[in-house]
Amino acid sequence: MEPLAKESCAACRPNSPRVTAYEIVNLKSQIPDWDFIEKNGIPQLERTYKFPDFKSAIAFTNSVGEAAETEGHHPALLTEWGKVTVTWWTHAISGLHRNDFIMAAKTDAIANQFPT
Ligand SMILES: C[C@H](O)[C@H](O)[C@H]1CNC2=NC(N)=NC(=O)C2=N1
Repeated sequence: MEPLAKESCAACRPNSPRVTAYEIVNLKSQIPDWDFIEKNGIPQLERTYKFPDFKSAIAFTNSVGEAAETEGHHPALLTEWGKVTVTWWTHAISGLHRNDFIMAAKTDAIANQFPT
């Protein structure tokens, strides 16, 4: 199967499917370092990446932003000195879509290009 990070996001509409519990088991195995969280009743994927300084943290943030613009799917990003917290969910369905797992995998691939 094609790795998640190489997939592209599908256009998302309010009737787009949420991932099923069955799909989540397989998808999660490809993004083992992400946490499932819930904010305001909305399930989300979240991971905090560590960096040696602010400069690399903001550069990583901008790279994730560029990937988001390319795919038309956008994260919440919190940039701090030495760390960036990335949160993915699908606004259109107030939940998790396959797109969120694709973007989490892409975010991991971007992080691999930065010093830790
Ligand atoms: C019209 C536009 O593509 C939509 O509003 C997109 C933009 N980026 C998005 N990003 C995320 N994370 N969820 C969405 O539902 C979403 N919708």
